[in-house]
Amino acid sequence: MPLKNSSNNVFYDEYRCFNNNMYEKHEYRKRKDSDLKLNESKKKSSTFHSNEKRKHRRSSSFHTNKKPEFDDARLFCDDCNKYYENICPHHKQSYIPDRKISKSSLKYSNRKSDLTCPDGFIIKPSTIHKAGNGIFTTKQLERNTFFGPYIGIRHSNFKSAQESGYAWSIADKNGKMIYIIDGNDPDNSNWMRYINCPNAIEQQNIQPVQYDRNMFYKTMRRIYPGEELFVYYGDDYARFLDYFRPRKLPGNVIVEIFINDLIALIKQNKNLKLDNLLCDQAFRTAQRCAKKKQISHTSVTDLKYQEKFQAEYIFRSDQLMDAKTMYNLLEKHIKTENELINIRQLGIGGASTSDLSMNYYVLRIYPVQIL
Ligand SMILES: C[S@@+](CC[C@H](N)C(=O)[O-])C[C@H]1O[C@@H](n2cnc3c(N)ncnc32)[C@H](O)[C@@H]1O
Repeated sequence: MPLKNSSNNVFYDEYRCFNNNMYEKHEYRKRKDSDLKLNESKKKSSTFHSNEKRKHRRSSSFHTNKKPEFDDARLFCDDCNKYYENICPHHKQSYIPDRKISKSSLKYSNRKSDLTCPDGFIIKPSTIHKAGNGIFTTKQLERNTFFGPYIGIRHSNFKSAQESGYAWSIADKNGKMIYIIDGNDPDNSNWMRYINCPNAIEQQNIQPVQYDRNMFYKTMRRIYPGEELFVYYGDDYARFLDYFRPRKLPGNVIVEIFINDLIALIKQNKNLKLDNLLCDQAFRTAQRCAKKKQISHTSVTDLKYQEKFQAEYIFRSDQLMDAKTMYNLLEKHIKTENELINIRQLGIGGASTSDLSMNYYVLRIYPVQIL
């Protein structure tokens, strides 16, 4: 089982928001004592890992985080588009800590992970066929509700983490893995180990947030009672789940786009700026990345299921490139079956990019009709 790789850097924005409509405006509200204080709660909630000494106070983010300014010692507010030392003082955010394990609760279950499940959540069989258990809400959660940290054994055995299916990778600001948090053992993990990966983009409702070298989850939208929680595990797992299989598009055209090829190609091209190019957040829409002034790719998982529009990549160039140049640059990297795919439109991005001074390019790939 692939290692969960939060291909997202939560701090970067909001990453995985494939759907901007999800975002609701929250009124300004002063932070109450009950609001999120991750730094404090995290220390308490990880106590049953006595062997896990927190060596690093300063954090970084998870995985392939190329953003130099990325620093997981702070929290990113996607409404303000900036970092704060703790939760955002301007937008409503809240935090649900793990349930404390009491001696009396041990008679109901000997699985420590299960006992940490807070009020408002239950563990029961997932809606995903053969996925085992999942976590469901029993009460409404507002957007920007945090929980965590994800508890597990810390190690750096990549292979065993890959096989685990319950492991998150924690990385420094350069994307280098620091350690793995592996929740495979139900006695050395918490309830968050039961949260499954969505089978479709639309199902994702929480996102991982690396903060102070721990992994937290944050709701991406309001979640209603009875919904199952889903967090995107990362591209590797998506590949495992077959997200990246060639997709049937309208007109029976099959297209397979390899984002790594595209990235490699862009890297080779001197005209293209590479700083902050990659976000590795497969669920983040290009539009949203542009809004946050974060250059990003969108991957095959971002396919928009509209009749014509099939995939979108966004990147930045120092020089204005004409469509033909861009076409030539990218052409080889659109793998097709029977050469049925063509790039029909290439242009400078739409509304979300027009307010930016940099040159953002949006590549849109459309299927062509079968002849
Ligand atoms: C972090 S655990 C999630 C909890 C797990 N369902 C359980 O009952 O312990 C990850 C494992 O759940 C299963 N899983 C998660 N998402 C899945 C999905 N979309 N499809 C199939 N299995 C999934 C896989 O077995 C995976 O290794």
